[in-house]
Amino acid sequence: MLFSWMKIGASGVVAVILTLSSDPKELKIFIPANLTAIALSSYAGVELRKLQRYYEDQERQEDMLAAMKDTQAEEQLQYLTSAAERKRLYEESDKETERQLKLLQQTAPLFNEVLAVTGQSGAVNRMALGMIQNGEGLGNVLLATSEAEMQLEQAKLQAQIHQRQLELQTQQALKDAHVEVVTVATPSTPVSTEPSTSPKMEGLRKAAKVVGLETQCLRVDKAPSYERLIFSVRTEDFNTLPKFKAASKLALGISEKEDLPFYIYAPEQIAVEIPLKPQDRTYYNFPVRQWQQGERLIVLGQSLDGEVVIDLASEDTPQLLVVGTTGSGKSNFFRAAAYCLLMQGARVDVCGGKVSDYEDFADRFPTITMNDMGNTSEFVGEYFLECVSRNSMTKAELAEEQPWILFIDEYKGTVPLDDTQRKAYDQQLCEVGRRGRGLKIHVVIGLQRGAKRGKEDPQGLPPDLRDNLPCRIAFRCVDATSGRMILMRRGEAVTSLQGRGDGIVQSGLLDQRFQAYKFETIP
Ligand SMILES: Nc1ncnc2c1ncn2[C@@H]1O[C@H](COP(=O)(O)OP(=O)(O)OP(=O)(O)O)[C@@H](O)[C@H]1O
Repeated sequence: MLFSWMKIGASGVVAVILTLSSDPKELKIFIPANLTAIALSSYAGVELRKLQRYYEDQERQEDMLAAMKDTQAEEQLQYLTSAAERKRLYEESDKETERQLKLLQQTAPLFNEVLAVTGQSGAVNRMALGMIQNGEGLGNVLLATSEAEMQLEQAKLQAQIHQRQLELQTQQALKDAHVEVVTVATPSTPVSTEPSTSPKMEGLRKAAKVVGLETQCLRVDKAPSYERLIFSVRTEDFNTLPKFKAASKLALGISEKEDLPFYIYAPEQIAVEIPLKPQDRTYYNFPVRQWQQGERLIVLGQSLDGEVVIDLASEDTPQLLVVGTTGSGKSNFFRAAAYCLLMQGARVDVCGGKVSDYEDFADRFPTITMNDMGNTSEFVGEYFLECVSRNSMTKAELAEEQPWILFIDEYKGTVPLDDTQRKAYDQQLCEVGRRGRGLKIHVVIGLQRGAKRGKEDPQGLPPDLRDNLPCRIAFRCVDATSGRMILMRRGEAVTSLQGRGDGIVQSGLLDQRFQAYKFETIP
């Protein structure tokens, strides 16, 4: 390369010297010196062009080499990456195998436990084994197996019930006479028994075991419409209690729509209320009793703690809100309550509901009025004015006044649809609820279901009015929403009530499930 540059340089220099040495006065091209200079510079130019090509080739070669290097490096990198990935996957699968082995070792004894709990059901065992081998968490395995087992049990139970129903139908067909289903008993103290083994208790024990709870049934209390089972429970994880409840519902065959009341009964003790079959329930006739004039007692019925009585004169229970679907025993309660208050000398005005329900009252009690739903606003107005009037009385004057009680059954139907009338109705009724308590003026409002006042339901119950009705009674409701709206605690329990007078009363500290007295003919 150096030789080429030297050749170009020498030819160039000689060409320049020859050009400079020419005589400016005699400028002729075709003299030997000029021709030589031109030839030399042409030669230098050709050589320069060659060199340029040479360098361009060199550059191209270098670029190609660099590109080749890059490609190779990329391929190498890819190879190395995939090798590393393969290694990682192998390591992970090794770890997974190791984990599975460890899990199997750890769960083998527990799987035995699952087998012991789930019994000899091949399908359930296979499911549990499959889940354990797939690395499913033990808690999930236990829950899934328990659910599967419960479903099997439930199916068996339903088959038994079906069988029994068929037997009963056959027996019934053989009988000519109509059999009265309701058993009416005289009030008695509820029975507490030592726990014996029953299918219910067995089911609950199994449910507790499945969710990993240590329990023991301490006592069974027999209430008129349900059995209350008291369990000792030792757990530090309170999340297991809802699981225990869900598993127990499955074990007892209680549907999703119905509640199974579970609540804390004492430290480390829970109570479960299991409904009795209709034929095992106890019903009570309304008792004959001595009444004191001037008192304002409503005798409700029997509970596990004895007779339940509401005193309208008490701070906690001056105004009542009652809810219950058809057949729950709400009308029976209204009749019984009217009777109690009339026997103590009160004035009772019945609005809404079935006026014919009180036909037998008219002859016996002069202080009762039975009114069409449409007249309710007039009575509300009259009660409101009476509140205004009694408000200015002295204590001594007030003591002389007769208690007034306004019954509004089927409240929704009594609310005016016209905006102005409804406003006045709401305001006055709310005031009667609020001020009446100290003035011997009371309201008892009945609803089929708890419906909140809103744009879409202008006849629903306004919150202000509800707040002024502090004593709540719930009979059976089909949806838990009604219960939550009416009761102050455990509202969903309304779906566990069995109808025909099975109710819950709440107010202040009072919270009792009771069986209402059956009120047929006036005693
Ligand atoms: N405390 C009770 N003890 C026994 N049976 C009862 C009791 N209360 C109600 N029943 C029975 O339950 C049925 C329904 O009662 P009731 O008419 O009071 O219910 P309701 O909720 O008002 O229903 P409806 O709105 O259809 O009148 C009746 O056959 C009644 O005899």
